[in-house]
Amino acid sequence: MDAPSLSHLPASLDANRIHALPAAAYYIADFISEEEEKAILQKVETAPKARWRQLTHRRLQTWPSDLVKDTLLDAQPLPAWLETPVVSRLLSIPLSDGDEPKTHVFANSPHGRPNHVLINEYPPNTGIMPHKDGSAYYPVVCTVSLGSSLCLNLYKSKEDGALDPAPLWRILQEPRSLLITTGGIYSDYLHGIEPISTDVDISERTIANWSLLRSPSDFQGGRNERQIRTSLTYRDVLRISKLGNKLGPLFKRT
Ligand SMILES: O=C(O)CCC(=O)C(=O)O
Ligand SMILES: [Fe+2]
Repeated sequence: MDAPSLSHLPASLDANRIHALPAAAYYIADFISEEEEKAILQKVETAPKARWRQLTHRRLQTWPSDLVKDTLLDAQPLPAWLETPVVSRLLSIPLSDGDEPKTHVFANSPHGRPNHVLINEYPPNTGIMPHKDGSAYYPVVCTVSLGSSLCLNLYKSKEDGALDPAPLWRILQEPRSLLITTGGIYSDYLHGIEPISTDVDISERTIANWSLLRSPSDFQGGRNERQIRTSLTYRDVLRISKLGNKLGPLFKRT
């Protein structure tokens, strides 16, 4: 099942760097295949109902469990369908071509790999307020997009701390793509998704990752009509507590 999409993987992340952004962000349009996308969506949709947390407009799942005080309470592994193909493939891409020994994007994180996945579902007209991801995680965020395209915006706070409402950059995320943001983008900027049904004014001039898109011709009218977009956000939670295992079944989620 790995073979078809592997041929689209770049030789290194550096080859797919989004140069319009500060160090460093990467975009791989065809990170997973259509079959893999379908299989993951099927698992998301058939997860036990109790897995979903319903917010006002958006719903989400956390795997293997919620964080408590920025800590992962039990160090259960991710389920197989979130581990393969995404994590294995992610760790197989070297950061730079010439590096010996080869290092991947989580090589210096505490656990050497992502241990937590947040699944967000965005029907048209839903988004996520501009925010920073905070100190619970190692500053590498890997987002796999499923189902539909939308724009992620990056914002800067003004001198007085208020949010500058005009995004500094827009990243277009196509279904089956992988977006990796690290470093300064994680710590110095906010990210958010506008609660709209159509992304407009899409062009080479306004989209930071334009040259890395799979199908820029899909957006020739400058518009993207959204459908349901589901995202998988992979991160390494810095703190893991063994306590969760000792507390017994009450705190366990199935
Ligand atoms: O869905 C996305 O692409 C962004 C999600 C996000 O920012 C988050 O979960 O912290
Ligand atoms: Fe976030």
